[in-house]
Amino acid sequence: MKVTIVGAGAVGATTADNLIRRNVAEEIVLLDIKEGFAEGKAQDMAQTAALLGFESKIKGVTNDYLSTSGSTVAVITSGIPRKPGMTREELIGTNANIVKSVVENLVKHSPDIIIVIVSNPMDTMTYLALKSSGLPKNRIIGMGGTLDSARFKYQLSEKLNASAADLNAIVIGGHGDTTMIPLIKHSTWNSIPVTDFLTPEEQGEIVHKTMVGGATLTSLIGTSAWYAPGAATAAVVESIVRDQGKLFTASVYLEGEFGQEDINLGVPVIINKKGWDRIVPIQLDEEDKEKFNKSAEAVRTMNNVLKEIKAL
Ligand SMILES: NC(=O)C1=CN([C@@H]2O[C@H](COP(=O)(O)OP(=O)(O)OC[C@H]3O[C@@H](n4cnc5c(N)ncnc54)[C@H](O)[C@@H]3O)[C@@H](O)[C@H]2O)C=CC1
Ligand SMILES: O=C([O-])CC(=O)C(=O)O
Repeated sequence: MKVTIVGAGAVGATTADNLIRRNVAEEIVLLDIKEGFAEGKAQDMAQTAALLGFESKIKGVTNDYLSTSGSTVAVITSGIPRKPGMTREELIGTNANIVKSVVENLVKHSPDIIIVIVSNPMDTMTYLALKSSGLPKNRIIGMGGTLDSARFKYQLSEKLNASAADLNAIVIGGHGDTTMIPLIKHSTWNSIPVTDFLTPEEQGEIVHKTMVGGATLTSLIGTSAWYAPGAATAAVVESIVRDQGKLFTASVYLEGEFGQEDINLGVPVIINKKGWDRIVPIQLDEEDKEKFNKSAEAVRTMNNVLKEIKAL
C-alpha cells in the first residue's frame, strides 16, 4: 500500500516519520515543490531503518505526481504555516490555491484516493478539496479534531495529574482558536466524569488552554507545531490503512447531521478503509448546540471567501 504526503515540511515529514516507524505503509512518497527538499528528508528518514528496524520504503520527489500513482491515501500538508499573532484563517489566500492544485494532481494519478487534509484553515481547505475534486464525501477528511482532542487530553492530564491514555475526551467544531468546542461535560477519566474532580474555574481554564493550544505553541516556537500534528495525522492514516475503525473527531461533510449542511466541520466519526465511514451521534445540550452553530457560522464565512478569491 502506498501513502503520499504532499508538503515535506515540519508536519509532513513528522507524519512520514511516525508512519515509517510503525510500518503502516509499504511505501511512502514524500512530495514537495522545493527542489531536492523531499528527496533529502526521505533519505534522512530512510537512514534510520537500520537503527529503528522498520521495513517501509520512503521516496522523496520534487513535484513528480507520476510517482504518487496508485496511492491509497494522501496527506496534504503543503502551504504556509502561521507566525505568532496570526490566525489560521489568515492563511487562506495562499493555501487555497496550493491545496486546490495539489488535490487536482493527486486525483489525476490516483482516482480512488482518500485525502487527509492538514493545511490551514483546515475546515475550509477540506471543504475546498471536496468541492473541487468531486470525490465522494467519505474520502475527504480534515484531521484537526484528532489533534485538538489529544491536546484536550493533555490539558486534562496535567490538571488531574492523570495519564493522558486514561482520559476520554473529544473536541468538536471548527479547528480554529475560537471555533473549537472541547466537550468537557462528556469527558471521563476511566469512565468517571472529569467534572467530578474539577472546579468550574479549572474546567474553564482547561477548555481555554485547549482552544488556544496551537496559538500558544506558535508564539513559543515562532512557527506552528508539528510533533502532535504529525502524530495525529499518522493516527488517522493508520486507521484507514489498517482498517482499524477508530473513533476520531474529524472535519467531514455534513448533510443535516448536527443541524448543519453543506459544510465540513469536526464531529465524531469512524475511520476505516472507506475513509470516514459514519458519523457517531452525540447528544449535545443547548449550550453546546449553540456553540456548534456559532462555530459553523464562522467556518461558513471562511468558505464564502473561497468564492471571493475565485478558488471555488
Ligand atoms: N490542521 C492541523 O491540525 C494543522 C495544520 N497545520 C498546517 O499545515 C501546513 C504545513 O505546516 P508546516 O509543515 O509547519 O509548514 P512548512 O512550511 O514546514 O511546510 C510546508 C511545505 O509545503 C511545501 N509546499 C508549498 N507549496 C507546495 C506545493 N504547491 N506543492 C507541494 N509542496 C508545497 C513547502 O515547500 C514546504 O516544504 C500549514 O498550513 C499549517 O498551518 C499545521 C499543524 C497542525
Ligand atoms: O496553530 C496552527 O496554526 C497550526 C495548527 O493548526 C495547530 O497546531 O493546531
